[in-house]
Amino acid sequence: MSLAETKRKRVAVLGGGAWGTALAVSAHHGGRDVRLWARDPVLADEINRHRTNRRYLADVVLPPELKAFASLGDALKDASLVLSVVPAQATRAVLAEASGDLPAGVPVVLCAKGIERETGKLVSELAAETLPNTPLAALSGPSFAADVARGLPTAVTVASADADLAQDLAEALSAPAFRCYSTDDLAGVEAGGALKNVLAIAVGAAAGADLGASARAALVTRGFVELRRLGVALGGRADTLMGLSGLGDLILTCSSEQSRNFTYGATLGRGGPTIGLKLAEGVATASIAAELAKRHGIETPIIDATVALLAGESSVGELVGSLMARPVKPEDHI
Ligand SMILES: NC(=O)C1=CN([C@@H]2O[C@H](COP(=O)(O)OP(=O)(O)OC[C@H]3O[C@@H](n4cnc5c(N)ncnc54)[C@H](O)[C@@H]3O)[C@@H](O)[C@H]2O)C=CC1
Ligand SMILES: O=C(CO)COP(=O)(O)O
Repeated sequence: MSLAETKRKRVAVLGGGAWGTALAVSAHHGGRDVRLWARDPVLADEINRHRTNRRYLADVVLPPELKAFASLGDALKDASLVLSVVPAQATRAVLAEASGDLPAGVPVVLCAKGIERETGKLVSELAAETLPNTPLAALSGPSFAADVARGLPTAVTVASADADLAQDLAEALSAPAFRCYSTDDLAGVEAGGALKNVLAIAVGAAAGADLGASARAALVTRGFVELRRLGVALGGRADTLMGLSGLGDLILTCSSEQSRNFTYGATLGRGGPTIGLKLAEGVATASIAAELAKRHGIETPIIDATVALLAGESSVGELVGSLMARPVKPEDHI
């Protein structure tokens, strides 16, 4: 058994949604003892008794060793590694609630993809305020929960400002079908994961409005320029944004109806109702991303158009008209 295997044996996963459940399954396959926190006791009971999570991850049979708890204290007992997997906008409150039960010095890996709407903070920034003495990391990259839970091959990045910790956590979280790379560019990894969701809504809207494959490719490419510029302004490195959590996740999320953000955009593009759709983190992140871009003096026409679409201020047709009418200029990627 390697050092990473013995050092990070007990993993607590906070969040019994699709991604929390999938990461719990993967960590189990990687040889960890996993305790999953689901705030809803009915869900915890369903996982324990029926080995299913029908609400969030239907059609996946969960391993019998995976134990779910409705109490945070029970889930965090003896944890040597914690994954925070609730939505970005709920992370501050959940970490505050967990703080009393978090064993000292145990790292928390932040797995949500978003920017806090009220403050403009990345998830690691809000977590540092809530848990000032806890080592923090983020996990992000192209990875659909259903794929990971089914054991399909997936690669992600684990980031921490402390490169040794990032490597240690990447080793601990890697599993036969789940390959984790490591980096010390925490802001870059988080910005890539948060911003691709907004762009996936835009590309989904183009698909829903039947604008054609060429329009989708143009939106992905020019959207990536916005992602990279804003990601760098938020403290990330341009090369990180070319990687799994950035370009890689943008490609995945903009090309598959498995993506909830893409589906949300496609529904808007068709003029359908979005009520009742699954969590689409880009909805909460879009306006604060546009606001941050403005503060940093960065032009983000596609993100701005997404904000206008989400607010119901303009139709897809009107927004495409404005994007196409922008002044002709050199193609500048940097
Ligand atoms: N589903 C996926 O394929 C992936 C999701 N992610 C990210 O993981 C995060 C979580 O997403 P999912 O698990 O897919 O969402 P989900 O909607 O399937 O589940 C969210 C979970 O968080 C819980 N929750 C919501 N608000 C809460 C609160 N205030 N307090 C406590 N628990 C709360 C819900 O009860 C549910 O168990 C998101 O930021 C998402 O972008 C990242 C990679 C892949
Ligand atoms: O982040 C994801 C894949 O990497 C999941 O995307 P959605 O949240 O759009 O489903």
